[in-house]
Amino acid sequence: MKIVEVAVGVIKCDNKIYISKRANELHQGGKWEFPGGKREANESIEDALVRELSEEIGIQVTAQSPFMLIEHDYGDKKVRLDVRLVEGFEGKAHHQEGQQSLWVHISDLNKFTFPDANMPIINKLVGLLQATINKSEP
Ligand SMILES: Nc1nc2c([nH]c(=O)n2[C@@H]2O[C@H](COP(=O)(O)OP(=O)(O)OP(=O)(O)O)[C@@H](O)[C@H]2O)c(=O)[nH]1
Ligand SMILES: [Mg+2]
Repeated sequence: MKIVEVAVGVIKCDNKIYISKRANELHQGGKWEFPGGKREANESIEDALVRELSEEIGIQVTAQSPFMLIEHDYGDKKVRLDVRLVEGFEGKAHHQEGQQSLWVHISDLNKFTFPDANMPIINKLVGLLQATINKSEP
């Protein structure tokens, strides 16, 4: 089975992350996701992320860095998520028509249902937040 390469953006502002709900008819529909999409031929993963976030939520990414690489087999589909941390962007993130989106504090991310492949992303974000809290405590 061909592996689908996906650019995924963890858009972070203070300790909040922007998430969107996938339309019901899509693969893994009805679950929450980090915005992003499939890399096109002849496109770098950075360019794919810039394009997807512009198309999907109307922001212009100005700062992105690698966060983690995840390979997951859903049985009906194999994906490679190239997850990138977005800490700089211009414009105001807005959802597409008919799609819900929101800024969620990292400590509340576990209240939402994400595709199975996303678990390591949530765990890493929660771990990083905990490490910052521990450092700031006397
Ligand atoms: N965008 C996104 N896709 C994810 C996440 N987690 C995850 O398993 N995926 C999977 O990655 C695959 C590609 O994502 P996508 O459907 O957003 O691709 P796309 O925007 O190019 O859409 P299209 O080609 O259907 O128009 C889907 O099979 C989806 O289930 C996530 O957090 N964000
Ligand atoms: Mg998409």
